[in-house]
Amino acid sequence: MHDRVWSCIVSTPQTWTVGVTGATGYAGGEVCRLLAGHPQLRLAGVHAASSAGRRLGELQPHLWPYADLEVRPSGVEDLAGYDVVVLALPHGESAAIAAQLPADTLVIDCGADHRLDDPAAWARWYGSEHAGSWPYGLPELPGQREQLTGARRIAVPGCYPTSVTLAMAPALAAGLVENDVVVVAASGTSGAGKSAKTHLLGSEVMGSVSAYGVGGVHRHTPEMVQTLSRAAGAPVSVSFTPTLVPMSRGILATCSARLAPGTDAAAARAAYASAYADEPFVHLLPEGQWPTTAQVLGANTVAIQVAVDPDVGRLVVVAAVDNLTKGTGGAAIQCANLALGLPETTGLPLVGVAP
Ligand SMILES: NC(=O)C1=CN([C@@H]2O[C@H](COP(=O)(O)OP(=O)(O)OC[C@H]3O[C@@H](n4cnc5c(N)ncnc54)[C@H](OP(=O)(O)O)[C@@H]3O)[C@@H](O)[C@H]2O)C=CC1
Ligand SMILES: CC(=O)N[C@@H](CCC(=O)OP(=O)(O)O)C(=O)O
Repeated sequence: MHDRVWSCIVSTPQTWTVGVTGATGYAGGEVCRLLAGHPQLRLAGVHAASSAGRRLGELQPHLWPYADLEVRPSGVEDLAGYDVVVLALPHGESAAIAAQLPADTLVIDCGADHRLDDPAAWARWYGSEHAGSWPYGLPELPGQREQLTGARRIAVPGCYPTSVTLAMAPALAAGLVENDVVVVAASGTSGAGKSAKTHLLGSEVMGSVSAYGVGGVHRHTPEMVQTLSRAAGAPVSVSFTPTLVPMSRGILATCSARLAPGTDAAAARAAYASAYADEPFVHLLPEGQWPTTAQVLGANTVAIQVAVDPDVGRLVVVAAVDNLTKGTGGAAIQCANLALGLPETTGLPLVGVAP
């Protein structure tokens, strides 16, 4: 009998129940997709707002293992009882719900509500009262993994800030560039969410690339300023221009900054190789290869390449992420793994589906 009990204890890994609210949307749907392959996190309930009462299979047909789950409302009483709650809601909707969940529930917010440290920055960019900041869910930032281990509240980064921070943090931390970063990033349309928007109609998007949020007005700018200033240990300014491209998933961020005196290509490459040597989800590509969004599709990875342009004295870094995977849903699972003491890569795809 003792043997049987013991073998049960050693062979049955612990599991945690997860409730996902916003499961009918793109980010929440990606969390559910990844949970389907996770050995220790079990999707136990799905929640939303206007979709409540319907079956998940009607709204997210690709999530067939969960097709029969009924979508439930997102009140605090509906979300009680899970070990982990993932909030994948429009920004401004998470904070009130999160504030009422038990302190020992692991709450992971894919929205923006708890990302910014500075209440004034929040008020300026989001126009509402700051709900307070939570540990920022980008474990690859120096010192951040320790903050996430065992945490019970985690703010998942925005999709653009993930790509840009991972692209520029090593150069800024090593003092290879001046603290003034220029970014032009291309995003697929899923970054804008599932609800229909005029500028996302097929006829508007197909066969055309367009800029938007030009002139320092995109709300991801303060988030990039926060992460990159932290990496540099000094204020960093960011000029950010997002563009919309006719594809569903993916972000390709092209970032550049003026070289600090003495920085050459070898020093730049060495800094990135050293920064990411032990990072399972960051792939510094072999010299001569450039990131594509296809190679990270569906994977919780970022592909990075770095070059020095000696004629203009600038460092150029290109990074590709899948906005729904490493850009949100995968990052949410990566953070949950850390918070729960699981190996960080558990249940997460490391290989994309290119072409
Ligand atoms: N799309 C992306 O690439 C990324 C998204 N994020 C963040 O993830 C969050 C969700 O984005 P995304 O999935 O794109 O958006 P979607 O529009 O695709 O989905 C929104 C979801 O939230 C639900 N919802 C809306 N209002 C409420 C409410 N008041 N209470 C409960 N549920 C509500 C919707 O349910 P219903 O079906 O009932 O309307 C739907 O499930 C946002 O904060 C976004 O910023 C972060 C990084 C990347
Ligand atoms: C293409 C597109 O519209 N992208 C969105 C990205 C928003 C996002 O997903 O980020 P949050 O998590 O901060 O909402 C945008 O530019 O607003």
